[in-house]
Amino acid sequence: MGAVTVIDIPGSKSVTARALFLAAAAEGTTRLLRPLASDDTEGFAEGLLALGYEVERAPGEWRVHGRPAGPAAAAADVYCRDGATTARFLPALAAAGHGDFRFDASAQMRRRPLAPLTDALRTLGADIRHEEAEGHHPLRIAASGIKGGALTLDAGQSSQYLTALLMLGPLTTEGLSITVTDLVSEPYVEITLAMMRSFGAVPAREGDVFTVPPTGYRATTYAIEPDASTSSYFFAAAALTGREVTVEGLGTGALQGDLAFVDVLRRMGADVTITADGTTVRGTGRLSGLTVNMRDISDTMPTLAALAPYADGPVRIEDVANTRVKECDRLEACAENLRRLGVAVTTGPDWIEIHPGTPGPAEIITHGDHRIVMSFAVTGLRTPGISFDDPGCVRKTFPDFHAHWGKFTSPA
Ligand SMILES: O=C(O)C1=C[C@@H](OP(=O)(O)O)[C@@H](O)[C@H](O)C1
Ligand SMILES: C=C(OP(=O)(O)O)C(=O)O
Repeated sequence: MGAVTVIDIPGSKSVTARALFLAAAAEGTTRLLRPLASDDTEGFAEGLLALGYEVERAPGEWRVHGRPAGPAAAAADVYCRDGATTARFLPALAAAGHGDFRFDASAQMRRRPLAPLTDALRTLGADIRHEEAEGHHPLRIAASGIKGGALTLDAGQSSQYLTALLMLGPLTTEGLSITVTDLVSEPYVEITLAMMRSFGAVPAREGDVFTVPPTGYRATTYAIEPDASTSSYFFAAAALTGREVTVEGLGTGALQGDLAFVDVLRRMGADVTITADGTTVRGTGRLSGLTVNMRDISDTMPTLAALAPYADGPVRIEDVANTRVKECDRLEACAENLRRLGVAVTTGPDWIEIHPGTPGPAEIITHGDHRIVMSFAVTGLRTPGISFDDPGCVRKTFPDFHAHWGKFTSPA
């Protein structure tokens, strides 16, 4: 194959979720252009509606009428579905307001941790009660505003705890100072800081200390860039098949750290060009094994794991312990499925090593994880007979994935 393809990737989940939070908290009406419409982000928007915010959703443009004083509802029951951005960011927004708010989530999301965030909110004076397991959904907040102050946070399991607290900072009466003792997925925090600035806040970072003055937020018009994690499947496909794939609108000015996945593909042998307008990956026929630390970009760990059997040497992915507390235990899910395909794999507490092999047909056990489906779709480009026990779980971030993938993979 030598075809050149320009892919229209839907908007970033992470940017859409943050934009919804910031717009809801801002003075004025915000226009969000090209938001992601998927289960996670629709769930976030519906969480805001449940809290009494006004959100209008038309294709390609969402409008949010901000309420600096917090939720309009005096009481609300918010269902966060599978989305950790919803389940971790919205309680922080609600805590800054006044009312009785209950949050719950799917069985998958109920299993995922939350304690460092709810403990931090309690340190700031929030009245939070976990209804079942401590540090997990469901939970209740009797909100009466947040004064602010200093706290210490361990974000070694999830950067989303820090993002939630940073976005809360401008809504407090005295501001926040957060000292971080550990941090994963650090580029996501950079997205948060950049977007807070776009909405008029002035967060600052000095080493491990983040300070956020109580400025509030201002509404704006915000264009959402294409999702870099979603793009990884198409970039990996290019590297594997020798095609050339361009994602427009995801270039040198992109906010998302996951775009660095193309650097991994470059190290493996692909040609990569990043310009101000977009990113292009071209497969060269070479796919080398490598050892790579994916702590900063671990949503793309399954993409690499699913591509890895076709490399000419072992692929070892390190420092990805927190992929065990995502939609499923992704380290084990990748290992399990690669073994089902007949590929040799070993794992440790925070690493996975995949050996070159010839995958055979198998049903992939998705564990309801969208990234397991989209990643092993890449493996399926060379291996016929790969199917999924729950192909529909892609709805979390890319409901039309299968239609797009079908068009992308069928010869023009
Ligand atoms: O803040 C965000 O939007 C996200 C942060 C990352 O989570 P962790 O910080 O839990 O690794 C990432 O995996 C997730 O898909 C989205
Ligand atoms: C981990 C993910 O999602 P979240 O943590 O936002 O639920 C993901 O999209 O891969």
